[in-house]
Amino acid sequence: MCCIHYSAPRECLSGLIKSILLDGIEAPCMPRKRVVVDFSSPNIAKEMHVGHLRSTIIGESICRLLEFFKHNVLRINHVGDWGTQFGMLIAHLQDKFPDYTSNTPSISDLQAFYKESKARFDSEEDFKARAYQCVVKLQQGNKDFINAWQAICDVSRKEFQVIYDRLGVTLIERGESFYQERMVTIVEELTKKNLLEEDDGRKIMWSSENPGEDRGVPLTVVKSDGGFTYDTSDMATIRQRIEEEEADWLIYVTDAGQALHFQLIFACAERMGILNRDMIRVDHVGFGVVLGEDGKKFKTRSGDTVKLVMLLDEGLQRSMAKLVEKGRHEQLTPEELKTAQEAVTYGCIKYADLSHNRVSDYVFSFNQMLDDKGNTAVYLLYAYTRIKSIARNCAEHFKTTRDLIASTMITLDHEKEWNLTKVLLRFGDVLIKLSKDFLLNHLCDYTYEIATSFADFYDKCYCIEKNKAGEIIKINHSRILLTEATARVLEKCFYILGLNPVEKM
Ligand SMILES: NC(=[NH2+])NCCC[C@H](N)C(=O)O
Repeated sequence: MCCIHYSAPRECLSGLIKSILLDGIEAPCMPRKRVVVDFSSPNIAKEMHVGHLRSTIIGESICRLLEFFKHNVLRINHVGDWGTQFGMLIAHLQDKFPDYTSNTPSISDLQAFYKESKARFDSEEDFKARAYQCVVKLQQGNKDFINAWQAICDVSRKEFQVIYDRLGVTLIERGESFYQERMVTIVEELTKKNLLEEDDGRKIMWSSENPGEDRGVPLTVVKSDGGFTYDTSDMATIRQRIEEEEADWLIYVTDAGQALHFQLIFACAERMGILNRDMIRVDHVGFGVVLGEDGKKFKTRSGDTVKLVMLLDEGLQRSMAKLVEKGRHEQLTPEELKTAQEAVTYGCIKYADLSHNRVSDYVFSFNQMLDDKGNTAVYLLYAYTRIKSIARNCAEHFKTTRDLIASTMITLDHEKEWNLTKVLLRFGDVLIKLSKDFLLNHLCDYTYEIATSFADFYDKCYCIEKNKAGEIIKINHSRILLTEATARVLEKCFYILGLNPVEKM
């Protein structure tokens, strides 16, 4: 279904529906690009919070979309694994787990460990001094300190991986530490090009040349203690991704609060001559804050940040309760029930996020996302199972083999058949728009429109006629094929949105 158009005459459209079934669905043709997508990117030893969850969900969908367009995508997890906080973490590790080189430290709660070391850093002078020495030794690449740092990163890494596995997200970890050498080079070159200015011991860079005009805020490239910053590492990511990864498209998925940071980074990278926006596309894909049902920043009752694992567990419990309420546990096998539970939980969390305009803040509400009416993942998952059950019902009478597809004339005489077809064939246009603005809520709306148009169609158009005994007496082959094509388009939408379709629920 490459490059189709839905304004074609009806006969043509029925041919296009057939081609969905015979050739599968492909994205519209587009020049192939090498894209680096930087998403998720939590910070080691700090909590991975709902903001990172948003970045993870949105980033994964963007990658799936771009891969569907056959772009060559590199998925990067730019974890915060470098910086002065590691000094105090290492110093604390040395005290609490002196045998860390031979035994993996059993830090069950890294956030608590972080808090402890921070408290010591703020109150014990000796400790503070030692923490500073640890940073220096770490940055010099001292083996012992690198080992300690690795041990700490490993604890976080395992925690992050649990979340990624549960959500079906894949990415490659390449944290800030990876850029250490490259940051040194960036600073050397900026110095050579005379682009750095001294400011109170810091080295800063402005994004525009003209000192006369209002230049906004500058980047801090080197701190007064000689250390690098978040700005320095992002200048290095731009260059590394363009020069070493040969990317021609860079995407950064973070909260909207970092929009200015990326504007400055892109402008400074152009000024430095490592980025040419006529050749390379750069996007900062920003998103709003996650709010609780009380409209305030999403927190637990006690005011702590919500642990993601606990959030996912709560989702599992609640969706199981819903399934049981509907009596599904009596109809499904234990495996089917578990598959449904996971599809509902993770599907709902992702869909609730994606179906809101990403730029706005959004209210996290299990009640709303687990509702089976309206534009929710549950509604869509049920719609899909219904469609699949139609095919299952007549499986003995009618097999959708290639021969049958080829020999069946798909008639689109009924208004509802026609309407559904037009919706299905809009898929390519929806994707093209998405590749420009990454507003995945439009894909959600579109998916919902497929489900509702299908419900309208199914309501008015018999696919199967049964006699009083419940035996099938007549099958409308054309409509079954249209049903099957609907399932295929829905599956693609689900895939991009990260929903796992289930046959029974
Ligand atoms: N290249 C980047 N700056 N990627 C995003 C990093 C996000 C950062 N670690 C945070 O928690 O906000």
